[in-house]
Amino acid sequence: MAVYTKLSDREVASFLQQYDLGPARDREPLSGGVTNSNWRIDFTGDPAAAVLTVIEPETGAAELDFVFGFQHHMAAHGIPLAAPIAQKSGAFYGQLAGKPAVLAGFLSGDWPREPNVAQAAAVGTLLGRMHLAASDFALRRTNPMGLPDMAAMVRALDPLTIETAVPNLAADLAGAFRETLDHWPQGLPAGAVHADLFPDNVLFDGDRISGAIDFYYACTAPFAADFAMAHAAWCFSAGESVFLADRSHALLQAYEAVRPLSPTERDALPLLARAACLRILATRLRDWIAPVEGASVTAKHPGEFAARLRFYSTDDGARAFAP
Ligand SMILES: Nc1ncnc2c1ncn2[C@@H]1O[C@H](COP(=O)(O)OP(=O)(O)O)[C@@H](O)[C@H]1O
Ligand SMILES: N[C@@H](CCOP(=O)(O)O)C(=O)O
Repeated sequence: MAVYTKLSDREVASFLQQYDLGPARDREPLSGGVTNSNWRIDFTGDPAAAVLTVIEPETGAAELDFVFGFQHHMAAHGIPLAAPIAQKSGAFYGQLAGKPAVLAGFLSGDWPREPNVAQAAAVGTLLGRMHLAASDFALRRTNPMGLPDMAAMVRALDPLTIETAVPNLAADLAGAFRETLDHWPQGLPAGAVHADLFPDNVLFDGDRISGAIDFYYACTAPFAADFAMAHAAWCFSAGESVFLADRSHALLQAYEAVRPLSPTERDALPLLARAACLRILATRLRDWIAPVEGASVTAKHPGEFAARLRFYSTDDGARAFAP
């Protein structure tokens, strides 16, 4: 579970008074996730349940306007997601314990621990539709997890602790960051993207998506980089990180049925996938090596993404994106 901020019942009750929802019947911390603090709140009326999120990384008002504006824009285009519930004032967030706090609809279903091919295809379609829908969303946000910042995050870690967390990784990391930064493709089609569409951020009822969650890393970035992040997240077995060609094929085909990739985007995908692995490696290494004291959180192991980074440097990795 991830809970960094401890809340009293009194604080939550007073926060909920800003909504037209009546009092809470129950509050349970939600397991999963490593970034924010989340609780399920049960009500006696309608809706029966909602998710309360306290946003933990420092996020300015303009960035929050981007995140909630993006979610509403996507919902208006028929993208299934957990929409933020408006307060009586019309605002989409308030403050709890001095941090931005949001109430969102509770989605049915669960996230897939080992996605099947139909679920990978459903995510490909979802991502293609999100990228098309982004074309008329005007707000912009700089990527809060940009590669130069991720490189600095890793540089701040002791190489010996990296070696203990993931053997044989530390020596490759600096070169991998340099290579992706030096060859970062310019001029790719870009717009507002989710940027963190992992299996644990998409809830399913069977093979049908009930909704996407966790839009807090959404930003303006190349669509191909967002596709590459989803590829790195969905196309490997959990734990062992063995590449799964059938999932990859399903994701790519379904995406391209909605939004075909240009040859330039396709050529960039191996490098963008390595960059995606480096972004995930950076925060997972930081959270593994220096966990936040007093927090209830199950850190995600960085080793999975070291394996995926290596895969995208091989010929098989390049072939994964062939038409
Ligand atoms: N709107 C929602 N409906 C149902 N479950 C949710 C919802 N939002 C979050 N969850 C559950 O809480 C977990 C953690 O939420 P998440 O947004 O991924 O946290 P974090 O921001 O820390 O990544 C998810 O894996 C999911 O199981
Ligand atoms: N999805 C990434 C980074 C953030 O994790 P999240 O639990 O906040 O989505 C990862 O898996 O490391």
